[in-house]
Amino acid sequence: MTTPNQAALDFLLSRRSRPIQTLAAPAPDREALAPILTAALRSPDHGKIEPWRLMVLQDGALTRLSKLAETRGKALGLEPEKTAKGVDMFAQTPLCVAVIASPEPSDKVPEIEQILSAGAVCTALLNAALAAGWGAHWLTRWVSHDRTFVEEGLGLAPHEFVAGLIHIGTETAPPPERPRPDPARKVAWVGE
Ligand SMILES: Cc1cc2nc3c(=O)[nH]c(=O)nc-3n(C[C@H](O)[C@H](O)[C@H](O)COP(=O)(O)O)c2cc1C
Repeated sequence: MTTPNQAALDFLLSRRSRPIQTLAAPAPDREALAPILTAALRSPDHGKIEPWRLMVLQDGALTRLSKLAETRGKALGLEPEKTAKGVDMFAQTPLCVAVIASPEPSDKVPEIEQILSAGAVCTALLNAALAAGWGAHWLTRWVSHDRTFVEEGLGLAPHEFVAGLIHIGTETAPPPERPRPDPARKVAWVGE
């Protein structure tokens, strides 16, 4: 056994997201974000395909995307409250990192495994941001599933999709604890 990293384990046992409504400026700058992004890219990836990419959305890009969400919400005939959810996630975030799943044809690695790897990147990005002392929240909302929005707004290719929009900023209020799964209910110990 290698030397235990108790601090890392304690972090994982207590980690929790910070809702986007509680995030404010400042967001991490390039220097502060660099190790967080590097940690995210150090995620399990069968076959070293790297079937994902990241886009750091800030400033004018966030304004542009909030306007596009407004236009798309109206064009789709969404309820105003639902449209606002799409608008606000860009208008009211300090910074957002889009994790784009970009699976490639492979004889060796099934597409589902490449998609799971993109999810692992989202989790690692979220946890790295939290570990660095930032507030962070993984959202998708309807914008992530609207092809027009992701292709026009984020430039996604037809085979790509948004795995997560990870919002990162400064925490303004601690979130309430969320009920967590009981391991006794979710874990089966199989001896034979
Ligand atoms: C793929 C994915 C998409 C999610 N999208 C949303 C979303 O659009 N809106 C939302 O309220 N929570 C969403 N969540 C849930 C939150 O990110 C998160 O699970 C919840 O706030 C608790 O997080 P924590 O366990 O880090 O505290 C999503 C989670 C995942 C895994």
